Amino acid sequence: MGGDGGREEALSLFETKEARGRVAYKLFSSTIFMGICLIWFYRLINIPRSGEEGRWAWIGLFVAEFWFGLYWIITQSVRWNVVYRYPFKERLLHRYGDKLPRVDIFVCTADHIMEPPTLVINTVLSVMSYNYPPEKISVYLSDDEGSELTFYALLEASNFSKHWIPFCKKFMMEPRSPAAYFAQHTEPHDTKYAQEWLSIKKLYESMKNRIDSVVEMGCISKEMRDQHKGFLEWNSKVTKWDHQSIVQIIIDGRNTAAVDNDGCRLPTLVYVAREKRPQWPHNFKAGAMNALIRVSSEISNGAIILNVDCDMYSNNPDAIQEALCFFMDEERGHEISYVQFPQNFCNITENDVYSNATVVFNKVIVHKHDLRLCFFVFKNTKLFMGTDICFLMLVMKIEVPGIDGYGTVFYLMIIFMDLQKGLIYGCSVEDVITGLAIQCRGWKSVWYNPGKEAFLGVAPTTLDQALIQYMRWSEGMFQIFLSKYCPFLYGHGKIKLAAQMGYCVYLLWAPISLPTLYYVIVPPLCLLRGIPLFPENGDKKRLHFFIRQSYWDVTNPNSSRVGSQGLQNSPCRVFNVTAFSNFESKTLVKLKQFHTN
Ligand SMILES: O=c1ccn([C@@H]2O[C@H](COP(=O)(O)OP(=O)(O)O[C@H]3O[C@H](CO)[C@@H](O)[C@H](O)[C@H]3O)[C@@H](O)[C@H]2O)c(=O)[nH]1
Ligand SMILES: [Mn+2]
Repeated sequence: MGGDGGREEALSLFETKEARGRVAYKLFSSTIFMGICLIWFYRLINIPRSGEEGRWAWIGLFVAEFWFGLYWIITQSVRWNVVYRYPFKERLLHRYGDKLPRVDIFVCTADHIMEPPTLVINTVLSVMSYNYPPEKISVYLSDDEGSELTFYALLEASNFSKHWIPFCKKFMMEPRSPAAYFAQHTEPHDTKYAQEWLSIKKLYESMKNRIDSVVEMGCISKEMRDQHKGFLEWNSKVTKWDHQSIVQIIIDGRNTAAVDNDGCRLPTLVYVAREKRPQWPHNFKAGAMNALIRVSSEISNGAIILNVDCDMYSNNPDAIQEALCFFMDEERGHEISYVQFPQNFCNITENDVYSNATVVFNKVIVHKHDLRLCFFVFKNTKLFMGTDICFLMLVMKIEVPGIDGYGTVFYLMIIFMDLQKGLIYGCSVEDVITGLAIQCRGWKSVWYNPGKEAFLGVAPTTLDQALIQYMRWSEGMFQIFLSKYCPFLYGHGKIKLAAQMGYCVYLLWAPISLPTLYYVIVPPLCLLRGIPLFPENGDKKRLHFFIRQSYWDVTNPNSSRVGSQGLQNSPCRVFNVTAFSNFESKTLVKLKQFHTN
């Protein structure tokens, strides 16, 4: 290799590729834009005069179409220059091998009924067994309920991890959530492997049964309590809303005696229930995350943070390495503050009736601007700390080798001054607002959607769950649009106009429901009363063509790039009233014929 050393150094740790067919897409969308203008024009010049029937329905339709068209224009900001990222983890390992930074992994849970402890520990086990030096990983479970049941489950998981981690690494098996693994794989044929496989499976199942029965009982027996001093924290006064802070280091990775069954070091594992008092706002996940940032800085102080929800297990054991390629790239790494992976789900049904798969958002929209902050890997814990600047500088220099130390510290100081509070409170989508705030401070971010999904979560499976989920998201995002964080105001002069518009694709999700409702209610009523709202075939055929084309796109803002997949899976599927509008114009013709006969 010798002579190649210099060249190897010059190679970037990640590559950015432009999507193919961009020119074709631009041409295509220009024709759609013309179509939209024609629709607007058609509506405006054909408004029935005052006194004529259908005047208000017609004006309402113009407003609805105007709004659809505007929204379509906003979505173009994220479709014109789509790019894809490709990290090179082999280069990372070759270059940084034993100098990789420490990573703190935050897992959040809040309710042992909605998020059963077995689900939580499966996520914890999956992130404990990353292909990454275990002594450099620290996993923090934030339990906002402060439940001893979850604490008990975590103790069980820590014992099981001593078998599970070496098993995963020995046989290079995936995924590393035991529940997901055993659900996907049957007993192997190889006898030696099969033996180990069966014994691990038995261990897992007996652990799961123990946890499930404790959860069912709702309390911890005296014998179990006596096994760990941590249970002393739970006295009769501890409730979900009112308790002191509880921090228990279950595995201390700093201790060289903390090893698995193969004698390899174990990752640090910490249980955290932040203090909660009824009179203090707890700020939901953002509050939990900020508490974790403080706690972790005292224990492991990793340079990188990875955050997952407790129902999102890691599906790719190399995800940390891949994310690090972005942070540690010599040329651009210093300006990247977070890497975000898409939210994918493991329980999507064939028809995905609640549109959980968000294929278009993941595959197209967010690729353009690296927008949303959801499962993120922050560069440097100290971004959010309120103390100890010197310590902060020191940590950076040691922890992120290869990146220009001086420049990095300089960046951190600025961020430190600005974002003292950490994740931003007061909004149910704290990730979006915090991501925007970080970008507006000059940082870049990366949206990375690897071929193999990096994290898999649990999507809502019933209508009420789905409605609550979408309502919370759309409400939270619209709230941002109406607040001082509106990207057009807050981001003005700080991020590009296209990026501001890109955020609004999300933030204007809720209000688009109004024209949609109008569109599904008023035209059928007009249809019944024989009021024409759409041009007929015949002399206006050309215009009709444009209108139909454009309607298709206007009413499906997410589908044009990914075709039918988009139609099926778009989170904005509610806009899909195309079939309806085409149906209506044809039916109207028939209905009119019927009337005239
Ligand atoms: O008081 C709380 C409430 C929630 N959580 C945790 O926060 C996570 C997300 O909450 P959830 O109710 O599951 O919200 P979702 O809408 O499913 O979460 C999505 O949307 C959120 C807001 O955009 C993001 O923070 C999440 O990462 C993303 O998965 C879960 O792990 C919860 O346990 C807490 O820690 N404390
Ligand atoms: Mn969730």
